[in-house]
Amino acid sequence: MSAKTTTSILYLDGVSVSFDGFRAINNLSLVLEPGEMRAIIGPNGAGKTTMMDIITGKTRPDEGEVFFDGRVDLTKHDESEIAMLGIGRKFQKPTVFESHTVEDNLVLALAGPRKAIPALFHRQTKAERERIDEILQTIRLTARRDELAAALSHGQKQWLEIGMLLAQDPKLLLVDEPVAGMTDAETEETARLLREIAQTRSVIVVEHDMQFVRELDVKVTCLHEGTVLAEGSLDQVSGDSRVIEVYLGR
Ligand SMILES: Nc1ncnc2c1ncn2[C@@H]1O[C@H](COP(=O)(O)OP(=O)(O)OP(=O)(O)O)[C@@H](O)[C@H]1O
Repeated sequence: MSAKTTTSILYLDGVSVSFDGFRAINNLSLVLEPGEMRAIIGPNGAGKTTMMDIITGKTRPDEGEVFFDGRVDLTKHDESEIAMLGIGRKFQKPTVFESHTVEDNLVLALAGPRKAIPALFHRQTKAERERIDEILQTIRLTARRDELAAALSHGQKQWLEIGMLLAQDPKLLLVDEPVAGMTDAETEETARLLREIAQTRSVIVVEHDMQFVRELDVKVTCLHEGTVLAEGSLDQVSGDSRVIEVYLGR
C-alpha cells in the first residue's frame, strides 16, 4: 500500500481480473481524490462495468490493490459491507418503487433495507423531514413528492433513484449511464444535479454521451481493454489519436 492511499477516496493499482482466461481488467490503476467527480468513457467491453463491480465487491480482482477512503481494503469486504462503508451504486435501469409516492421512496431509502416497512408508518423526526426536503430539492422533485413514482418520466425516475442513494449518505457514488434514454433538457439538468452532488461527495460517472460528459466538465478517464488508455480533460482525451481510433472515431 503506497502513501497515496492515505489521501485518496479511491485507489486502484495494478488491478486485473480474468473470466475464463479472458482479461476483462488488465493492470488497471485509477486514483480518485475526495470531492472529485470523474467521468469514465470507453468502447463496449472496455471493462467499465467490471471496474464498478470490483469497487462494489461484486467481482473480486485476481491481482492488485483496491483501497477506499485511504485505509479500507475493499478486496476484503463483500457487497453489503461495501455499501455500508459508504459506496453507493446506481445501475442503468431505475429500480424505484413505482406504487409508492416519491416521498415514500425516499423514506424507505432513508430507513435502509431492514426498517423499510415500519418506516412508512412511524412519524418522521424533524431531522428526517429536513433530510427528505433537502434531497427532494437536489433531485428536482419537490413539487412531485406526493405523486406515485410510476407517474414520473424516465429521467425523473433516474433522479429519484439518485435521491434514494443520497439518503444512504455515501462518500462515493458510482453512476452507470445516467442519461441513457433522457431528453436533452433532462440530460443537461442531470449534469447540473451531479455537479451539485459532487460538492459534498466523490462521484464516478460512466457514460457514452459525450455532450453530457462535456457538460460535467470534469477529468475524464478512457478505458480500453481493461486498462487506462488516456486520462485528462475531455479535450485532451478526445484529441488523443488512440482514443479516436478505438472509441470516438467509430
Ligand atoms: N461475468 C463475466 N463472465 C465472463 N465475461 C465477462 C463477465 N463480465 C464481463 N465480461 C467480459 O469482460 C469484458 C468487459 O466487460 P464490461 O461489461 O466490463 O465492459 P463495459 O466497458 O462496461 O462495456 P459496455 O459499455 O458495453 O457496458 C467484456 O468482454 C465482457 O464480455
